Amino acid sequence: MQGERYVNRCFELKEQVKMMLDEEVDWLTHLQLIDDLQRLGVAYHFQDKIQWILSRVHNENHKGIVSREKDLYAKALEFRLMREHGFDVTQEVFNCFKNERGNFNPNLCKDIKGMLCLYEASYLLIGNESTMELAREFTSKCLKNFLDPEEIGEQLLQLVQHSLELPLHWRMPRLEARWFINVYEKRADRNSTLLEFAKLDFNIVQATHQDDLKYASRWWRSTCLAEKLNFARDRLVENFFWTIGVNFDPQHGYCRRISTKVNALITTIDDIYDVYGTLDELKLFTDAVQRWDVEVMDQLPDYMKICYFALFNSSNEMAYDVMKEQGVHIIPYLRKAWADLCKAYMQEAKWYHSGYKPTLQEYLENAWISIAAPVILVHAYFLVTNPIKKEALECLEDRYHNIIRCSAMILRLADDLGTSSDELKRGDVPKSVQCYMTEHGASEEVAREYTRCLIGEIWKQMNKERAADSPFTKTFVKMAMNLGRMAQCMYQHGDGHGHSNSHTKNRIQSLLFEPIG
Ligand SMILES: CC1(C)[C@@H]2CC[C@@]1(C)[C@@H](OP(=O)([O-])OP(=O)([O-])[O-])C2
Ligand SMILES: [Mg+2]
Ligand SMILES: [Mg+2]
Ligand SMILES: [Mg+2]
Ligand SMILES: [Mg+2]
Ligand SMILES: [Mg+2]
Repeated sequence: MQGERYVNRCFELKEQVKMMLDEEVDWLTHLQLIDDLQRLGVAYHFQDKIQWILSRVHNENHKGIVSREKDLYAKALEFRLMREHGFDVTQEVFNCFKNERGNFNPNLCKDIKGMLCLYEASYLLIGNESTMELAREFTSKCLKNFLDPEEIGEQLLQLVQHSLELPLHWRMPRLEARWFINVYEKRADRNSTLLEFAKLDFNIVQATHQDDLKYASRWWRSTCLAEKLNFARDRLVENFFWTIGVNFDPQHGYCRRISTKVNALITTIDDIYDVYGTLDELKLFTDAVQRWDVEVMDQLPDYMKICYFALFNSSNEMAYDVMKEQGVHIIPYLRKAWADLCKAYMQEAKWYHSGYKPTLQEYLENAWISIAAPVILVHAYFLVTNPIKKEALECLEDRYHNIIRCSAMILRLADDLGTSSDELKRGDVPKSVQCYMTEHGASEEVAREYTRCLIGEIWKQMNKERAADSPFTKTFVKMAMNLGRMAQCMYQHGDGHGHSNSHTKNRIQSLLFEPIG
């Protein structure tokens, strides 16, 4: 009864929020409401209406956002929301805030709200946009000078510190929602209907996530892989947590359940190559995955047999579901993804055992595959897409689409920043940080700073890929970007997956097990 009462109340509140979106208000008020809905984690209920409002604002202001000439906050908010939703808007809209030397007017620094909004907008840049680069530099410097609550107030200071730690565009959406609900609750201009709706929806969605986790946990226990391969990481909850970062939408529970299986298998197989298998055994496993045939299991050592069988069965089961639903045969795509992954693992194992130190370029050309993002995203595509499009399948046939490569590179670089110190101590192939150090004779800190800058560069390419035409659905493209965000979340404070540090534990606790009061 309790659950039903909550669901009914949530439905009532959703209707009231829908009416708020239907009100005829000033376009800036509409954009602020859309931004609040997104940050509160409830925008997924109103996607079509949000798109319609933004397209109307965009058409009215298509002359380069001419209205509100000098309102930096309004222009930066519109710029960010338009880019987030795929509308064309140029960096030139900010020219009116620059002086004759082409720099942003220093007196803008006093407008902290506008500065913060421009800072967030600057992370939507798509490649060589000098004004957006300048904006990021200018606003970062300015905001760091105003970290005094006396001057800007506690609430704005909290928002500024949060953004300087990690910009909104790079944050894991579900975690951002949990944090922002608390911030919104303290806002003087908060809308009580919206606040109640956000809290109730968060708790209802959390309950669906718990069902997904129960399903995945039951599967993981039934495989007995944790016992039989006890050298491998046993991280079912963390493997599930990754799927919340990629897509928390309650309608995609099936995707989270199967993606958790995929993550658990990747984690186990990664440890077979990184921690346990001899080179000869790894060669056998690599060939067996390439052959994709239960008959080849006889050649494998026992510990590999059970893992290979689990991989084979769960992949075929997923492919069966897609065949049943859509009549599409996806085994060739799953098999290719797993075979590419194991080949990349094999390359790393050969480098490690021979003591060869690859250049950074050589390493990354292999490591964006070995981080398993293509496996994760190829599965995710089939788990959320119906109908599956022929053009998309062609993208998965020989080389992977750039949006997958960008997501994979961000995951790889963030993972190396978080895990390579322990991996090197335990014995593993040199990772991006170490490759840079060897190649350039650089210190670890310089190499880490370079790696962080590289993540920023890849985000520009990813923003560009997202804006370009693609054979994939918006949902899938968002998931590819979210995988990069989830990586930066998981490794923000070290190895959140391998060691499940207190940050990860607290985040999992707040997202999966603690309802909002
Ligand atoms: C889900 C993953 C991102 C994928 C499997 C477990 C991970 C957390 C990571 O594990 P790691 O050992 O750091 O990978 P690698 O560095 O050996 O490629 C690779
Ligand atoms: Mg274990
Ligand atoms: Mg590893
Ligand atoms: Mg590895
Ligand atoms: Mg390895
Ligand atoms: Mg690693």
